[in-house]
Amino acid sequence: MSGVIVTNPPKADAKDVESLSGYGVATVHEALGRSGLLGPDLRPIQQGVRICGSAVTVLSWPGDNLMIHAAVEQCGEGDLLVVTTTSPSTDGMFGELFATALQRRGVRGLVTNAGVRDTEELREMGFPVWARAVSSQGTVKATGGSVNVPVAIGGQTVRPGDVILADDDGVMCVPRERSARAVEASAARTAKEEASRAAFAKGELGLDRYGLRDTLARLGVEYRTYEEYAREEAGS
Ligand SMILES: O=C([O-])CC(=O)C(=O)O
Ligand SMILES: [Mg+2]
Repeated sequence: MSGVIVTNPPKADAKDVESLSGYGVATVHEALGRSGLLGPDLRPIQQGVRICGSAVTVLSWPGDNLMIHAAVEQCGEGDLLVVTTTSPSTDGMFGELFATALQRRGVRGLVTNAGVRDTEELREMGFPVWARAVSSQGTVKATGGSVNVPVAIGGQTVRPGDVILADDDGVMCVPRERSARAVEASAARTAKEEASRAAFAKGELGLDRYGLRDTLARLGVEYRTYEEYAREEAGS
């Protein structure tokens, strides 16, 4: 397989990336009309870590990490490596040695639909990883591929320079030209959720707050309110 390595692709505004790091994946995903999620299969190897960065993408041959070595050179401060393979593979193509080299360059983490290994060391060194598999299976460095081309991963297209946000709930991609919109919409959603949280803490029900009694009636769902039930029980 031949390939191409693209140097210094366009990126999202760095201020937007910093702002987005203040929001969770669920919030930004909802704020962008429930888009951008890389699905439930990419799991964090750690807990309680949220990262946000600019995608450097890698398209590798399965069982071959040559192009990850090539990608390290293209990575810099604030980047986040996104690795996929040309056909499905769970081989452990990434571990603590790659993480050491990437951490030295200011890279914030790795997202891959292939496999990783050395997970204890990765957690210890604080290099965050989201992967489809954990596997000790070793790989070779023998086949060409591409760096910084659009890749398909987790049902999404990720282009170099797009914003990747990852936390305990998963991974999402914000297209680089939508980063400002994502910040604005996430702030609005957070304010809305703060108001709902305060109302729920005081006992208001979602059924009333969101006007869902009308929805239940429209759907023909028969029910009694809790007050009706309590009155009937008291009367019986
Ligand atoms: O070297 C490899 O093939 C992957 C690995 O275990 C590491 O990066 O530490
Ligand atoms: Mg290793």
